[in-house]
Amino acid sequence: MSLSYYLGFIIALGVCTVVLVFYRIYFHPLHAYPGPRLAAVSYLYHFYFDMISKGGGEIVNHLEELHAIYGPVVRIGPNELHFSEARAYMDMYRMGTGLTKEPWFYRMQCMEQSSFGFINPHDHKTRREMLSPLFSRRGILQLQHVIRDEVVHLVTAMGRTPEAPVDLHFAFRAIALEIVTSYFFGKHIGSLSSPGFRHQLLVDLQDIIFSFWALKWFPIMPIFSRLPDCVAVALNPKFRSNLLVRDMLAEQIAIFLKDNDALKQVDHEIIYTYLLSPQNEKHTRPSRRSLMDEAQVIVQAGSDTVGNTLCVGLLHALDSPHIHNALRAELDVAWPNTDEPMLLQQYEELPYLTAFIKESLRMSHGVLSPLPRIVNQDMVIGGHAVPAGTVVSSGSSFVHYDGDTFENPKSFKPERWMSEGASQLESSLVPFGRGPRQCIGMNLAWAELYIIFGNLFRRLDFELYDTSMEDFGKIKDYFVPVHAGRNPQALVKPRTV
Ligand code: HEM
Repeated sequence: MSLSYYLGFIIALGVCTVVLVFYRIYFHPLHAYPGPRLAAVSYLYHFYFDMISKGGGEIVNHLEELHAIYGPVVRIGPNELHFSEARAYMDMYRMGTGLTKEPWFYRMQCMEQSSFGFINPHDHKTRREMLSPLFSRRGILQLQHVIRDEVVHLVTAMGRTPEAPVDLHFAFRAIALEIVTSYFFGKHIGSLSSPGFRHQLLVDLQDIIFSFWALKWFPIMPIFSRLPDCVAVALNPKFRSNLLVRDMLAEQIAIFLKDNDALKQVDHEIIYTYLLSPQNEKHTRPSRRSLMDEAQVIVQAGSDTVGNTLCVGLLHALDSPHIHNALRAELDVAWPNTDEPMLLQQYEELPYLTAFIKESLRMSHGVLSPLPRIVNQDMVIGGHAVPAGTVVSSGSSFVHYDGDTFENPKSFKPERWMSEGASQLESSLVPFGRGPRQCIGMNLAWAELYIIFGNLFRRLDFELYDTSMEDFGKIKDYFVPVHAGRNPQALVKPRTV
């Protein structure tokens, strides 16, 4: 082809780019919203803070700076707005708005046919109905012994070597992982008996989390998941243990699909009890692919979130002796004889432990990333008119650190949940999101936090080891919050009281 052809092509591309830039700045329906010009013009602005600035994971930290400059609503992409006020959060995520998940963001994980991944509200609602018995409070009360048994393993393993520090990051990811796999699948991964709780899957997951934004900006997962396993592992050895878990889940699904009676051999009801035998004529058996997607979502969604909340709560308690003492005092009275199991309903009656868990959830944020939704018809969000087709979001950390709601929002104060007027704070506690896409695992997470924290404070002595709150303070956004410093550690021994 001739040089003039290439030249013509480059000129045409240049003209189109100029027109697009001009349109996005002056004529786009969002043109009047404040924000950096570069963000209005190109998605590369967001890409830079996800992938490059300070090594990546910086968008939420940067959004704090943008809101300080531009106010409560900022245009953070050519077609995207972020809101910082709690009232805007409620407008977006409450029931009945008709807002749907933004497909590009949610498809990156390749778990499209799951409760988490379905975009279509009907498919999503059907799946949630099918899963709900196991996630309901009733289901959890019936199966609380499954959680309790795993927690006994954790406490024994943590107190076994008082002279060697325990890596709290791995210990708490291990317990959350084992509870999820035993509760939903009747299976164990074995992470509680791995030396130092450093099961290879957890070690790999801690590294793989940093690929999160790469999957969004370079959607390679669909190709990667079709490669033969040996090629995928050769490209990234960190995927090896992920693939082993996938195979374990796939093998179990294959057995149950072949023989429904095999379910009777599992000790208790698991997700396939409900997914493979729909209780309602409107529900149909999910495909093998959809069962796989659901299984993977449950394993992933249930481990890092709970593990992180446990780390944040325990570190704050150990950093503030009055909090630690108050928890112990309350538990010592409520649970004098630790040879007798304490029931979930008994933990739930403890006011200080309950307040402590709420504060741990507030300060750990759950999912840190603002969760993008598409506005399907013109609407008002936080007092601002937003046109149909816009992508909108608000991060939970903005609600949790709102100084108008929470006095001294960055200090860890369980007492705030027990003070007069505390009931008004409840609506601003949003670690599990809100509305139709609120976390389905919320009841289970609460049950885990009660039983695990209750056991840790009643049965173990802790001393922080080579860990400071500053180390732990800085967070990065990789969908879930990632603490930038070294993993926190503690010396742990059994309590003698
Ligand atoms: C402290 C613990 C937890 C926190 C803070 C948390 C937070 C969240 C949040 C914010 C969402 C909404 C995500 C979005 O809209 O993109 C979510 C969804 C979800 N979570 Fe959790 N989660 C926790 C524990 C769990 C557990 C234990 C499970 C159990 C397996 C679980 C399973 C799920 C599932 C399946 C979804 C998708 C729900 C849907 O879209 O209908 N989560 N979680």
